[in-house]
Amino acid sequence: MFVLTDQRSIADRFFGNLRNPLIQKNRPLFRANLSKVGALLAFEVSKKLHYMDYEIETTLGTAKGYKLSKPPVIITILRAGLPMLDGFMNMFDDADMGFIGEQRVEKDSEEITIKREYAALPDLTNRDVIVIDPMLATGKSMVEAVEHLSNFGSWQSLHISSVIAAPEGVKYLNANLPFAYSLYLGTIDDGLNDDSYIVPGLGDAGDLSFGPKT
Ligand SMILES: O=P(O)(O)OC[C@H]1O[C@H](OP(=O)(O)OP(=O)(O)O)[C@H](O)[C@@H]1O
Ligand SMILES: O=c1cc[nH]c(=O)[nH]1
Repeated sequence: MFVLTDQRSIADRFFGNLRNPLIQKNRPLFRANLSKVGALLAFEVSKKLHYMDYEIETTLGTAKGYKLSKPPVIITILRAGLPMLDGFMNMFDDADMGFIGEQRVEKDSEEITIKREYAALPDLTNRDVIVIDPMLATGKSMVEAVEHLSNFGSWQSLHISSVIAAPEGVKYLNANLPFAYSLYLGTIDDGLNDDSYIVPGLGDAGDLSFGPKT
């Protein structure tokens, strides 16, 4: 498991901005910070993909270059995944994309359940698949999404990335995903509150990015 904030870096500034309720009021800035952390996580995922070498003829000679053997497929969990996708797309600019809408159904004093509302997915056979969602809280949205993806072909490798994770979510993936995967997290917080929100977290990433929904 890779955790971006295990090492001090400029990423800490983006987390400070993401969590600050005053800065959160600036919606474009909130989305921009999710995008920046997304780009840094994409860079980490890129280190685990396969590359082939090739020759580049410069005006002065021949340089050895490396390129991805094949572009990955990025699957975004809607809706909060979209600003994070912006950062991933900036890095993997020739990736194929898939989208899956997972809605947490939050009822008082009941466990969270997940309702899938939308999916537009490519064939995943032999592909390097990266699933992104900024918040890994209970982990149920991610597990539901990956289970659905498994109907779309046998992938070559599976990478899961979130900006903020709860330890409960990480454990839930471990216990419930019957596939090999690697995990790339921005940071791991203390845990979940009674409403299954990440603490200290940042609040509702979807609402902060796009406004409240009914
Ligand atoms: O790990 P979990 O407990 O499943 O929670 C994480 C999910 O919650 C949020 O989505 P939400 O259902 O609020 O929808 P939204 O993105 O449309 O706001 C977030 O974007 C994740 O998809
Ligand atoms: O803390 C949380 C949990 C789920 N979804 C969010 O946006 N935030």
